[in-house]
Amino acid sequence: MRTTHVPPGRGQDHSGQGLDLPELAPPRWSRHSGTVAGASWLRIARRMPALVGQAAVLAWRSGPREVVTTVLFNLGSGAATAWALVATTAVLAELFAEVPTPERVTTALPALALLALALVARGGCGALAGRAQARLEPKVVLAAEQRLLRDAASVELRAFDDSEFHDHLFRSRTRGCDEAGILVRQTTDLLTGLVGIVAAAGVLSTLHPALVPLLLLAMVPQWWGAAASARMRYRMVLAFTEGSRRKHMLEQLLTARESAAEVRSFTMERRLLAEFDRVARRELDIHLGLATRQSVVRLAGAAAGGLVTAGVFAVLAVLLARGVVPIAVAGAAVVAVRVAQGALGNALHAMTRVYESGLYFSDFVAFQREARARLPRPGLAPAPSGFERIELRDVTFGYPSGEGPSLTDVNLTLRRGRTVALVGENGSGKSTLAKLLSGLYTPQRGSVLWDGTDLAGVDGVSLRERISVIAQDHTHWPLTARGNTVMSSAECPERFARATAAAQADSVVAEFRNGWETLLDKRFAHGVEPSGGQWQRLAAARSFYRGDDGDEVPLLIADEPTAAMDARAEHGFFTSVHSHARRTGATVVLITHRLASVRMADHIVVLDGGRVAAQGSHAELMAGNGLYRELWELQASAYRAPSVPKPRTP
Ligand SMILES: Nc1ncnc2c1ncn2[C@@H]1O[C@H](COP(=O)(O)OP(=O)(O)OP(=O)(O)O)[C@@H](O)[C@H]1O
Repeated sequence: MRTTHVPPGRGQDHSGQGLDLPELAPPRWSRHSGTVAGASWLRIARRMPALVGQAAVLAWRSGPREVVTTVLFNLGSGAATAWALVATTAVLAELFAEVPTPERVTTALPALALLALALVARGGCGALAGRAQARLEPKVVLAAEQRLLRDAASVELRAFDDSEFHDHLFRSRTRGCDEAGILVRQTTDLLTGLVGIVAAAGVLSTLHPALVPLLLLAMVPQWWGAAASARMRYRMVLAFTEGSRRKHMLEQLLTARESAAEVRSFTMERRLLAEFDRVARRELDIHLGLATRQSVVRLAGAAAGGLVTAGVFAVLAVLLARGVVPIAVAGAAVVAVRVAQGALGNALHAMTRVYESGLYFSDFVAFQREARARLPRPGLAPAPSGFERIELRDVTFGYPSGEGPSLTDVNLTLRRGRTVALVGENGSGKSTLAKLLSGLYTPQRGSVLWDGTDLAGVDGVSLRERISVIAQDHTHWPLTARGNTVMSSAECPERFARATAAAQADSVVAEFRNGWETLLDKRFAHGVEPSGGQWQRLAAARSFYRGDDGDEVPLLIADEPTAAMDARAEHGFFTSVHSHARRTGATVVLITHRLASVRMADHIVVLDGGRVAAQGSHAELMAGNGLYRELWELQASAYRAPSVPKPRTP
């Protein structure tokens, strides 16, 4: 089979099935996966053992007892099938013997009893193998899910800025894990079928050797039909991954609590539904087209298979007519052919499903490979426990999906125990700088150093354990108020009381019926929903509380920590931040657009277009005639002047 490569372009579909959604560019990985989907039979056959091997490893790790039981009972079932066929031949031989009828029946009775016993044994083995198999599958799925979640949680944050990673993760999450279970089930079904075929073919070959190859030939067209239709379906899923993700996101927007209010405020219902309709219709069209093409292929395979089977029976009739085989053997051959056909049919079905599941499972394997490549470097030294000085030397950083660098040649020094404010206009790079200081990203050029130790060379987890962050878009954890404060730190009542008082979160929680044990998620019974400002106080408490080895951490980073707070709470927060820095000796990095609060900082850094435009104390920056002074005057005048001065044009 030919492998076609269509050059990627916006909205173009590599598989020829037409994604036809212009805003969704085909992902880069799809070209590789397209090659997989368009592989020749030879290549598929070569891939099979590896896939089955991987499934076997996964199965063995998930439930070794079930694997052994399945294999043993399947072999038992095959042996019972052979035994039943031999008994059938014996029964027919007795029944067609040239003696009076009552005598024939009597002499056939022992063989009949053996036949019944063999059938019972086969049924019993099949049932026990099925039980073991049914127990194995959920274990395999669980193991795959655990693996996936572990991988997703371990990769570097940078991976989540990459659409390629999201596509792999999505396909692995939506189909890969379940397909791991199906792959294992179908592999055992394949084994069952093959054992049945070997048993039937063995008996058949003793009846007449020509029957076996004829029988196998009968199955080839059928198998081709099923395998080709499986491959069609896989290619469709592959081509529509981006569309499925889009559909999933729209479903989320229409059904999630977080977006429910805004969907209504902006009367987005119609627009979202129309968008969903457009994507879903495209998917439906592809599905319908696929169903027709699959039916045609399957029908062609089944028709050809039927013709060849008829040929097998014709050959048997000729052998009987010429007296090559006696009537009893011909009768037994018909039974054996039917048994072998059944087993072969099951095996072929399982084989095509193994192939199809194998393709999906390869997504799971590819994701594992991708996640491994994105893991932080192993064996790094733990981060220093603290610092006297944090230095940024010639730091340049751009997001993987960004257009250009978000920070360029940044040089800064932050001293222990001081409060540093980052100011600048929207998009100037403040949050990005905070993320580099938080150890969430590492710069492409330059370095971030704690007392001369380059953070790129230290273990990220141990580093982040020493840093406390209030993110601009902090998470509303569906945990209790206590859980939202303590997070992953150890419980320490004294520090808890101090942190919650400093953040004024204690007064928020005092209003909840269950106090600190109140669940902060309205989607669950007795859950409550704090207001935006109340959430920010809890986030502040979380950052004050964060501790490493029982002490508060040496670096606290707060990105727009008071945007939703009222004036009193905001003032209280900034006062607490300064006393926290004084008491613990921690360095505090503050990002805020409220310049009145910035004034209290020991050091102010002004960012403009990803570069440090100026730095110094409030007085020093006001003495200059730069961006800081302009922004300050704009804000200050809003409080005192009857008219607002016009901002200078840049
Ligand atoms: N995850 C991301 N992927 C790609 N680009 C990003 C990402 N986050 C930020 N950027 C880009 O980096 C630049 C700096 O953004 P950043 O969030 O650091 O600005 P900021 O100064 O904090 O802005 P604001 O005051 O609006 O919060 C912007 O051009 C933004 O588009």
